[in-house]
Amino acid sequence: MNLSLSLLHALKAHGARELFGLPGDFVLPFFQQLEQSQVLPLYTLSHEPGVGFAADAAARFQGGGLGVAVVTYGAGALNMVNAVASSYAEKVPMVVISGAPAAHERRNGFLLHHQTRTLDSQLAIFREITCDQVVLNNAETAPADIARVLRNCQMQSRPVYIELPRDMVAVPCEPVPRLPAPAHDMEALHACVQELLARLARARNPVLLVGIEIRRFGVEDKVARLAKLLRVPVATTIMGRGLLADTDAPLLGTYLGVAGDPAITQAVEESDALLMLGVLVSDTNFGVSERKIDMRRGILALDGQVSMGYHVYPDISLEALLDGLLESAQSLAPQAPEHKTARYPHELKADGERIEPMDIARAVNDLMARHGRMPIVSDIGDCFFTALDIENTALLAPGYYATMGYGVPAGLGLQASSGERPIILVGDGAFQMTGWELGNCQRYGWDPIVIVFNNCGWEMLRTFQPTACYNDLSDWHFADAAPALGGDGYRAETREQLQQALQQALATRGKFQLIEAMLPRGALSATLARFVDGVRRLQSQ
Ligand SMILES: Cc1ncc(Cc2c([C@H](C)O)sc(CCOP(=O)(O)OP(=O)(O)O)c2C)c(N)n1
Ligand SMILES: [Mg+2]
Repeated sequence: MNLSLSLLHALKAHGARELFGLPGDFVLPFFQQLEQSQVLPLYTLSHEPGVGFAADAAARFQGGGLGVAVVTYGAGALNMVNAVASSYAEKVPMVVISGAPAAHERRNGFLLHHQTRTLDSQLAIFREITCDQVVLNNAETAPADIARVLRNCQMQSRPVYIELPRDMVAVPCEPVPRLPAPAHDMEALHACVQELLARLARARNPVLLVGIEIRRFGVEDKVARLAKLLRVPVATTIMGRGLLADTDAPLLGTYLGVAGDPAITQAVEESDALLMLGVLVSDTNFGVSERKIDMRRGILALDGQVSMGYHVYPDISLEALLDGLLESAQSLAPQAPEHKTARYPHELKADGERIEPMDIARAVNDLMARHGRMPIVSDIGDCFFTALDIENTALLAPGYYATMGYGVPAGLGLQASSGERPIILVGDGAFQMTGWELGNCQRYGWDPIVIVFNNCGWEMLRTFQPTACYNDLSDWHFADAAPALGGDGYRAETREQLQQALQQALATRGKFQLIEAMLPRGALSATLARFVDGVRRLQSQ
């Protein structure tokens, strides 16, 4: 077996289902191995940010899987830094594989093409946005190095970086072993579980708040079982929107502080034992809290440790904690909390009125009510806040790192990896960045339904700078461009046209469907408007 095959089989054994990539001369030998070996399917996209976002989405959607992005050295890998930084921030297990110069090229005395300051600058840059790195320049140590890096990728649920010199791809190499997860200190785990349950039992209103790690580590079902066993209400963070959608957990809905349902805000912020599982303590999750949440009174299981009060229990994985709690937990209430199913807007009035963001939420909710839930992939902009008014279904969005450009390539990554047809929500500004990746659908038969929120502007920025003219964009007529890229385009000026376009798009398979929903300048979703008011109010205090 050669080094490439050892690496590819290891990726597959660790949960990778496919590779996303964009070749270049430093990685061509590896691409040749990929194509010849067929160990994993390879999908190429048109720009490295899209490659990174697609790999991110494949990893996110498959809770517990791995996303893999394969790029060339320098211009390729450095072009993907923002996407990898987003995966790091949002705890996504992605493997970055970059081609690199061969050993003899490093010694020939020339400055090499694609090189920046030094030949090791790229490795230094990726050290900042990955949890482990390896340069595969030694076939003897490669199996153990790859095993370590892939285990860290999964254990920490963060990206890792593998640099592959082009003269190493065909070197004989042993298979990569599968390292076991580190053993737990069972006494410490028992003490942690007992203290945690005692805190919940003493509390008047314990509440469970769940975040992204419960999807990353594939433990949503265990969380749902725990919530039912304990009989405590559950809310998700804004980043955790869509979690538990396929379970019967007593879900209150999404906690949005001043911008959300007051009953959920009150339950979370007044809880005297807030159990936070896999929750990032970020400004997007807690920045608009009505009342400041005293994290010391809470219990936080995140990043492989559990903290409560002034106690920290290190080296306790989320799954080990849940297994321990499920073994010992008793119900904390005489009966299950009322499973207040959150109400989402439905019944779009399909008339000649102009479209507002909430109309898009209604139209999508009506479509899912009739035809079943579909995964939603959202970019950043008001489309993300509108997504919060869509039924609780799988939602992929960089809600914390908040990079634009995610929506379209991530939707392609989701469909490539899972075969499911996504609905992609994207603003006109973000579509200008990576929307053109839709041109790759025809090669692979992908057929997402894309709704472009076309308000001809950077509307979210206008909420911060209402008088600025630089937020005004021109009308790009995206729907007209769709056929040239191999899809169908619909320009919807009214609510009736929006409904008709969605029905037609749903009925058409085998090519992407782009619905350009024309929104008036200044039209904001109610959720974004409440967020902006909340932030302003909190900042004025
Ligand atoms: C890659 C990138 N560049 C810039 C930004 C800043 C930014 C926003 C966030 C605040 O950082 S929201 C926004 C405008 C988005 O415009 P559009 O996609 O049309 O959506 P909408 O009109 O609904 O706002 C920008 C430029 C960003 N988040 N990501
Ligand atoms: Mg816009």
